[in-house]
Amino acid sequence: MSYVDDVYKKVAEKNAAQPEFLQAVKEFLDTVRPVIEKNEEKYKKLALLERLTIPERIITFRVPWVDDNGQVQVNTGYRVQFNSAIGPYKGGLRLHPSVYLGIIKFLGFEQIFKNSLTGLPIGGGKGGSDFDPKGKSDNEIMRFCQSFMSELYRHIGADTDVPAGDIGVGAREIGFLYGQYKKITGLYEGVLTGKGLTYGGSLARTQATGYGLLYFTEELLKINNKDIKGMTAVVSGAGNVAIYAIEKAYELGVKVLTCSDSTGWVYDPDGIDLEALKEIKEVKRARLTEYKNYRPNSEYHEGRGVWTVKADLALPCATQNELDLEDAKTLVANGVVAVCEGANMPSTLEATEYFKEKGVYFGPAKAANAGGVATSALEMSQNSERLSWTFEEVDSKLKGIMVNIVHNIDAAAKEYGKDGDYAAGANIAGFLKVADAMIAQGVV
Ligand SMILES: NC(=O)C1=CN([C@@H]2O[C@H](COP(=O)(O)OP(=O)(O)OC[C@H]3O[C@@H](n4cnc5c(N)ncnc54)[C@H](O)[C@@H]3O)[C@@H](O)[C@H]2O)C=CC1
Ligand SMILES: O=C(O)CCC(=O)C(=O)O
Repeated sequence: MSYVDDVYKKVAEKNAAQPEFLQAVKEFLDTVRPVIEKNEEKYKKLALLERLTIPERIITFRVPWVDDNGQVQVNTGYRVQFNSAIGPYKGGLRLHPSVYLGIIKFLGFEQIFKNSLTGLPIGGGKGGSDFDPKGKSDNEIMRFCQSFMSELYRHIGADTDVPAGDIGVGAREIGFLYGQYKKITGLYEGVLTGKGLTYGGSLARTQATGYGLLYFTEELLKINNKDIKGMTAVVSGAGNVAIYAIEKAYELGVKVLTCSDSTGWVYDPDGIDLEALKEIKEVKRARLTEYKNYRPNSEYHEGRGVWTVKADLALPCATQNELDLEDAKTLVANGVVAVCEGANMPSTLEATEYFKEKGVYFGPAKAANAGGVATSALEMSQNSERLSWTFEEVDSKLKGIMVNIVHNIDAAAKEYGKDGDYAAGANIAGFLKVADAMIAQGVV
């Protein structure tokens, strides 16, 4: 059995109850196979893949908090510090009832290579809790965040581990978490990113993941001699990533036809009304059922279905495994040109394979959505030098990073005989830098 297969077998045995983690590891190992095979003896002797697939540290903790009725509630908190070979652990916190260790491990594993692709000095980590923010009051959110940070604070720091937002964690939650960290430690430091602009946040971080996704998509099309201007897009999700992907799509001349949340989806033949969407989701924190009140011509459907709408571009921006083989077949039958992932691992392995087979340009999450964490690293730089850069400065750095990622993953794919396989290119380019750093640092 080859080294890669042997490692996967062991990982699968040890993590049988964590399907999302196994999916991420399988996708990674299958695509870096040519690199490993070139140096198999060396990597095997160093147990490099074994080390890479086991987190450096997993922290699990109790999060008790009191709800508005005086009832004590208890959740589980996690921080997976996966790999610090190229910098302090960096990655978001997810608050969603589906969170368990396997979700945080898959996200942390992906984050290692994503962060490497940004070209910035950040290692991979991720955290979160099975707390459900839906329907909670601001005070309940605050009490939860304070309790969560009362344990997490001892494991993080501006130069060790710097969490940020993810699903269910935005500016409000980062504010509460930061306040508690400061109260306990007395430190005013860049320990979190995605902070408010009045206390150390970076301009353009809110927009960064969505904008970055579109910069990436534009460049991916460009290197394949296609112009994004005038294209149509289907987008899933209606959160931070989806909203700012839609905003940048319009700026680049793309018409966006759909968006979705966890209960339903909207089709607007005239193009999604961004101001209405922002008001519903960012201000009212309401359901997409409200969208029809703003746009009587639109359709609202329960359940899932954005991938049934014909468009040139598909941009999944909601959650993992939201686009399966059937969806991929429908998109291809409808003539989709490119699929670029704003969410983490939104396409199943079968869907990804199908896109590759059919020659659809596929931008994998760890490359396409790296703009968020890249801008978080820019926030860390600004915090270190106690300065704030202008929106234009941050945005132009973000664009440069996304354009570079496209060229680097394209080159890596070509070098290993996988021309046009950007998923392979992303894993290979991300892996090489981390592997070199791990080897240089000895057996740790
Ligand atoms: N916020 C960031 O900077 C980054 C986020 N991501 C990824 O992007 C995705 C979205 O994250 P955010 O926009 O930050 O979160 P968010 O909490 O702002 O929004 C998530 C959106 O997805 C929808 N959603 C969640 N589960 C769903 C489901 N099962 N079906 C349909 N819609 C569903 C929610 O209703 C919500 O509108 C996640 O996969 C996250 O890991 C990736 C890179 C950076
Ligand atoms: O900005 C960050 O540090 C985290 C972003 C994130 O969680 C992600 O890239 O999935």
